[in-house]
Amino acid sequence: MSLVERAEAANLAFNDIPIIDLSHLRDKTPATQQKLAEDIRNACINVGFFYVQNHGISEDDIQGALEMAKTFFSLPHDLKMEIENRKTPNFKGYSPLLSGNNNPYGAGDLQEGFEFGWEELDGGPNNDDQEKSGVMAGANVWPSGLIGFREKVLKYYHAAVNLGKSLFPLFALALNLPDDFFDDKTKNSAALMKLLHYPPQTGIIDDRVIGIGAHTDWECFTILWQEPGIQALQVLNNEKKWVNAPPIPGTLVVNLGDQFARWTNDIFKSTIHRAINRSGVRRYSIPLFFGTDYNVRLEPIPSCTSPERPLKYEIVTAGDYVKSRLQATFDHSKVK
Ligand SMILES: O=C(O)CCC(=O)C(=O)O
Ligand SMILES: [Fe+2]
Repeated sequence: MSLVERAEAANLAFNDIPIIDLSHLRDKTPATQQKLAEDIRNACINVGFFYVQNHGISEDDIQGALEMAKTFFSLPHDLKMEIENRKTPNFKGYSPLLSGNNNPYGAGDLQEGFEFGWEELDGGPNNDDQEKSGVMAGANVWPSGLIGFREKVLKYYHAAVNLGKSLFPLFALALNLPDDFFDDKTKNSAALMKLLHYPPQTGIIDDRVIGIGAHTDWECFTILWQEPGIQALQVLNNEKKWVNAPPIPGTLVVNLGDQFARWTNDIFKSTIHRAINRSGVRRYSIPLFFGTDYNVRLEPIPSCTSPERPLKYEIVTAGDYVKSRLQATFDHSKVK
């Protein structure tokens, strides 16, 4: 069956999010890779979200980053504001509560965040290619005086980036492409991580204020760690039903973003999701947004278009697309 036929036959009224076992991720036997690619293809065409288990990232690395996220967000407001993302040209740093608004009909996202991108662990600043590679490239900003913060956060970052890099060949196989299809498009791959803190929502609840308003992600895919034991993330199916995506111990969530929807002419789904923390306790999550290089044009793969399925999107570069979405979310036009 062709990709277009598979998309036409898709059942988008999902009620569950599939779990994919990555134990054999590094086993390059063609049959093993094809089986994994098939699982991923089904999840991408029908849901746009899946969990991965046995992903190989150590719990210590995750806990290290989580501990530092908790320490950072408990700093006094003024200290966090010293590295506010509006002060940097590339949106890195701290975003205070309600400063972002992912859903234009909402009144702000009830979350605070800390965003950073590629940086070697052992000291070197961002390399030149990264500097050139687009709106979100350029130096990270780090909070001063937080011992171990940069190291622990970057340790998890690099583990998650390695996982993300190993998924690109599977996405390519899932699209019936050679497994190295994305290699030359992800040389300075945009890989942005965000530590997120969602305070509990108490008092009178305004429905226009939730943790993060309904949105799609902008890059190719996101690898999301969410705090165990707290239900917050929800995914919208095509019957307009919000399906819970609860944290499942030992797993990470992978969801597709708009770049993959554009590459695939919507055959891979960039599914709308949101997070609401009405659990009564603080919630932390850590997404890593994984894109192609910013100069890459988001042109649909030929097998994803047909006379019955014409091109759905205007062709833009990955960088221009992400920049436009960032500006809409954080409204930097107002920033001097
Ligand atoms: O915190 C979550 O569970 C979701 C976060 C998210 O969707 C995002 O940052 O794009
Ligand atoms: Fe998201």
